[in-house]
Amino acid sequence: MKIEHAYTIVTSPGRNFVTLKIVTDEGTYGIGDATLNGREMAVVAYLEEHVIPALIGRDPQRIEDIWHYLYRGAYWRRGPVTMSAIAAVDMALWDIKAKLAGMPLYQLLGGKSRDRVMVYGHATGRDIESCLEEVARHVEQGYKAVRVQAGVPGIASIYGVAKKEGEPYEPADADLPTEHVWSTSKYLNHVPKLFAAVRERFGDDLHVLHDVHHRLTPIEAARLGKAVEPYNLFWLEDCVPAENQEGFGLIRQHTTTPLAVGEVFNSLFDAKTLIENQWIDYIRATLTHAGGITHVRRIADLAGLYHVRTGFHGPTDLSPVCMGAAVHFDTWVPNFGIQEYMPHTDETNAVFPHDYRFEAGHFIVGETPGHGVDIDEMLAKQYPYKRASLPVNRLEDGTLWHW
Ligand SMILES: O=C(O)[C@H](O)[C@@H](O)[C@H](O)[C@H](O)CO
Ligand SMILES: [Mg+2]
Repeated sequence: MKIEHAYTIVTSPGRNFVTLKIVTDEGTYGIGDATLNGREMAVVAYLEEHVIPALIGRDPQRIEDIWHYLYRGAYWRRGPVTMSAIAAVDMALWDIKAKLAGMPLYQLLGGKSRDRVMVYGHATGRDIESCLEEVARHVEQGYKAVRVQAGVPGIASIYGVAKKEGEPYEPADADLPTEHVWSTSKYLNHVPKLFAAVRERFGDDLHVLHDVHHRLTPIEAARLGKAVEPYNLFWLEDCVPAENQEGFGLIRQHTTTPLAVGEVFNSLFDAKTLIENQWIDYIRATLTHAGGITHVRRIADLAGLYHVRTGFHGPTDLSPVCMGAAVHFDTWVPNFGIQEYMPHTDETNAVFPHDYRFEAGHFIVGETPGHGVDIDEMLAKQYPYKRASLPVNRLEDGTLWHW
């Protein structure tokens, strides 16, 4: 069996997605998600120019060999563009292998470790009250876990809060980056009040999460972790930029609030020190940005040695292809923690028909051979690409800060 052809499909049903389709000479095909929010066309160029030509004629069943051909063979290893391209190939090849085996992907990975996969939704609001209404809506929908992000008085636009009430939050909101203004002190003074209000209204059993989105220094993160300890968060996410993994050691000395990190990681080496020192509790690197199933499986196995659980990134800027493959992975992986779930729009779901389903706060994996997601290429053509950039962030004095 050989790879006969492969191509990228760029479609934008409300936001940009990049899908790689690999077709074998026997007609079986697989698809992978190659979406890198705000850098989509960089991954398309990498795939079209440097990856796809080298795939033609190869045996699609040799997933491990192809993975190393694209990783070690790249010479210029790692990085989000390279690893998203490799991930898309890997996801498509696992899709093919599972189809050839006539089984859903989770069976190929080792079978079910659980019957359902707990997810967390996003409750956001411009102020605490409107945020609590969103939390209530999620609880009514059956969510057992909710991420809570609210506006901060004195900060005009903040991460995680939709521009208009009730609209889904989409960060890539302009052709070129919009500029946000940030105040750590206003944020740190306000956020504990948000969680006090959540616990007051919803009690102790609801799993509550929060995303700091890389904006604090380690000592500020330690202060925040301590301040929210009474509210027993499920996790505090991305509290500091994680290039300097050692920074998390300082946070850990001061707080028992569980820490999650890694949605911007693209290889095991981004997380190795964090995991081996048990400086984090959840690793967020997901299939599309961290080299696919072949590599993320290794990250999860290392994490499992150190009591670290998975908590895959799952925003609307990863396509249902990534979500579908992630639900299979989540169903199998022994050290599963939680799965992020921002529901895609109806338009997106029509382009990417899939068999995973949401039920009472959990995902239920499908039984279709493969990862259970397809792409309607005719429909995809109706949504042309339109550049969209993630914002940048400045402090009140103009300093370019972390977004
Ligand atoms: O926790 C999350 O879901 C993430 O932080 C997202 O909101 C990112 O900002 C987005 O995926 C960037 O494209
Ligand atoms: Mg995040």
